[in-house]
Amino acid sequence: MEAISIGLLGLGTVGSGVVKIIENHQDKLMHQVGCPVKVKKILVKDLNKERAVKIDNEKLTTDPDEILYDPEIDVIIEVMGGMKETKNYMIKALRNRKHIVTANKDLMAVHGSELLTIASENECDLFYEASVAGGIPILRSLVDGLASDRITKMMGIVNGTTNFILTKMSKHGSAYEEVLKEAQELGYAEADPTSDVEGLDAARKMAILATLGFSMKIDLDDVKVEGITRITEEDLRYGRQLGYTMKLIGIAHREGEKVDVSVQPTLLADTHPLASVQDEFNAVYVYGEAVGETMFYGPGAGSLPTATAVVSDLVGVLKNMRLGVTGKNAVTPQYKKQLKEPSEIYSKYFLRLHVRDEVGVFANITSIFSEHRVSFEKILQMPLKEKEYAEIVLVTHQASLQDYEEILVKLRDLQAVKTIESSYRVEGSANV
Ligand SMILES: NC(=O)C1=CN([C@@H]2O[C@H](COP(=O)(O)OP(=O)(O)OC[C@H]3O[C@@H](n4cnc5c(N)ncnc54)[C@H](OP(=O)(O)O)[C@@H]3O)[C@@H](O)[C@H]2O)C=CC1
Ligand SMILES: N[C@@H](CC=O)C(=O)O
Ligand code: NA
Repeated sequence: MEAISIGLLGLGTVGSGVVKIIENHQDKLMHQVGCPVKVKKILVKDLNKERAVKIDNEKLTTDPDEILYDPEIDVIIEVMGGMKETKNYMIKALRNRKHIVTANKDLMAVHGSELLTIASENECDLFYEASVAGGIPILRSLVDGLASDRITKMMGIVNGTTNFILTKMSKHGSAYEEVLKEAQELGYAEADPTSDVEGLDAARKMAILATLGFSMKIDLDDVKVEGITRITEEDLRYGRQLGYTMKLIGIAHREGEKVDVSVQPTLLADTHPLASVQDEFNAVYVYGEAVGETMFYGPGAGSLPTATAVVSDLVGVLKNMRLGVTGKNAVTPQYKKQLKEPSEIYSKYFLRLHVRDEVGVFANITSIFSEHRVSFEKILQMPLKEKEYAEIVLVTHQASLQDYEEILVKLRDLQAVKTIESSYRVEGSANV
């Protein structure tokens, strides 16, 4: 039986995992797709670089056209990352009737619908399971496993690097810079880790999840984003003291026809199942009207876990080729996008303030919250080293984003408030 030839764009962390899985699981692939699968050519930047996998040097090239225009190559695996140049390669490949498997969330979050349209016009498959939550088959679960349900909420830890950093900082008191370096060395971080730590990588994944889960085209700009760079040791300590764990959480919520999508550092009640997701692991909670609660857990980054999702997508393409149904799988969004107003988005909040330690200040602060009908779940007041100031830490009950933002403005205007040290979303109720 003739082998299927594939081309790879990229041979870094994920690409080398893909080569290893294709080589080591050849018998499984043969069994599933009925023929051998071979990697014919691989695009790299540097031909002389040492590789994490043994590879015949003749297979490497720096000329993309050797892959994009090779008539023997049926499927291209894009694991090089990047945007503009990569998008052009993908469009060329699709127009040359080559199916694509990609791990590139940057591209899929921004240009996914355009690329999927070009793919279906050319009767090609374009699969991207590895782009969200690495090795967890979450996209397939939303599109196939939960196809009959109406999804109302998705909540998850979808960035391995930041979860790794927050775990090490919270559990071992490690320094931020040191752990970020470790995450880079382990291959979890993006080429530019700013997108991990500033929450953009997670926002891209939430845009993809929301688009598929709600069948509504959610753009990256629709996702409210905040990263982990402003989290301090004090915040982690207070969080622990109050029974919470700090996580970078993505939430996509639908109420009626309206949705909101956000990625923010969040204090999760220690009892919440997502609070125990450690290191580079990811987890996504999916709530469906009929199914109820489901949770998907697994490695969100790293070479072999991510490559597993890529090669499983490859198997999907090869099965579709055999059945002659390529390019027929993509489902276009069913609903028109409707985003919630800030007055319709509700959460609990943690707030840490430095205030003048004077009679009446506490009452002034609480009255601002009362004006907006926001009450407190917890309040602590502690003396500070500077004797004339005190630290107030509070957790509110549910408040609308609009009320909370107006409260923050009023607090900033209050003379007795020296600084708003930090403010985080809170999920769940702590037992402490
Ligand atoms: N790492 C992870 O855990 C995960 C990564 N992803 C996504 O997978 C993709 C790849 O990530 P990863 O493997 O970590 O990245 P790496 O930086 O480890 O690898 C990138 C590879 O692409 C090659 N490359 C990059 N730019 C070019 C170019 N302009 N021309 C030719 N070759 C190029 C590099 O060549 P050379 O080796 O010669 O420098 C390298 O082999 C990204 O989109 C990433 O977001 C998705 C899920 C998890
Ligand atoms: N940098 C990403 C890699 C996987 O998508 C992460 O840390 O999750
Ligand atoms: Na996945």
